[in-house]
Amino acid sequence: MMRKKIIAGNWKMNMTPTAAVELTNTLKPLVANEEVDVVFCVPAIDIIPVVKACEGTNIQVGAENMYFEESGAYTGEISPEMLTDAGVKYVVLGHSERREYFGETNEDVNKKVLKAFEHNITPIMCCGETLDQREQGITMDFIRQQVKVGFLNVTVDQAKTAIIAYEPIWAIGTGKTATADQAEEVCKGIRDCIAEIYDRDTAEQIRIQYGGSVNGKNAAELFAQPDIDGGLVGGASLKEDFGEIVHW
Ligand SMILES: O=C(CO)COP(=O)(O)O
Repeated sequence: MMRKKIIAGNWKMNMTPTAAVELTNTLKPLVANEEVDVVFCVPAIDIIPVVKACEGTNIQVGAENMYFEESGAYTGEISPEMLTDAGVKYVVLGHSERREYFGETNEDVNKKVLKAFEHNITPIMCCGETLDQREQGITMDFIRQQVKVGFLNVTVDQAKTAIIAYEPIWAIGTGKTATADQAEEVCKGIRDCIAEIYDRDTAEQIRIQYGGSVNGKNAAELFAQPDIDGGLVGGASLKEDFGEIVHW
């Protein structure tokens, strides 16, 4: 099964709308590669100007979060329809920073995943263990729980189009990348988990990214692994380095 690679930048809480357009214009020529899916996941306030700046390019725009209700009295939240109306195609859900600082649970993530599918937004569902969990030998147990709860009631056809990002927490923003073997082992474990929930065909279609200190130098080795279908990139997505990653 040849899965198209998907390279997504996660800008996190960086870039004013003005800076976002400048960065997009700088990166546009550097990320032109029709052989992969290129996504910029940007802060909510940057979505509209970045979508406009990406017109006529291969870049698709994603959000970094989304609420699971349609509309109403949820001060400060962003609805799925707001995102689709603005031109969003992907949404990062359950990032470890949202789990850690904003108390998102696997159940919240599941509600968001279901709601994203309902609105034809492709979820990039994040999972990943802490250093403690890795040292205790419970990495795969923890991640299987995140994936199983995150995908509750997701249909088989929806699951085939989903993206899962494996991001070991100890590798995020630390410059400490998982080795290609470590990353492959968990991404394969996630694929096997999807095969258990659904079937082998679905597992072969779903795309699984690695995230955590990906840069222009280590991307090639990571993306050469059979179960790694691209990357979710933080720091390096804010620089010209992102162009190198897209052309690993
Ligand atoms: O959290 C990440 C992407 O979502 C990874 O961040 P870094 O690439 O900065 O380690």
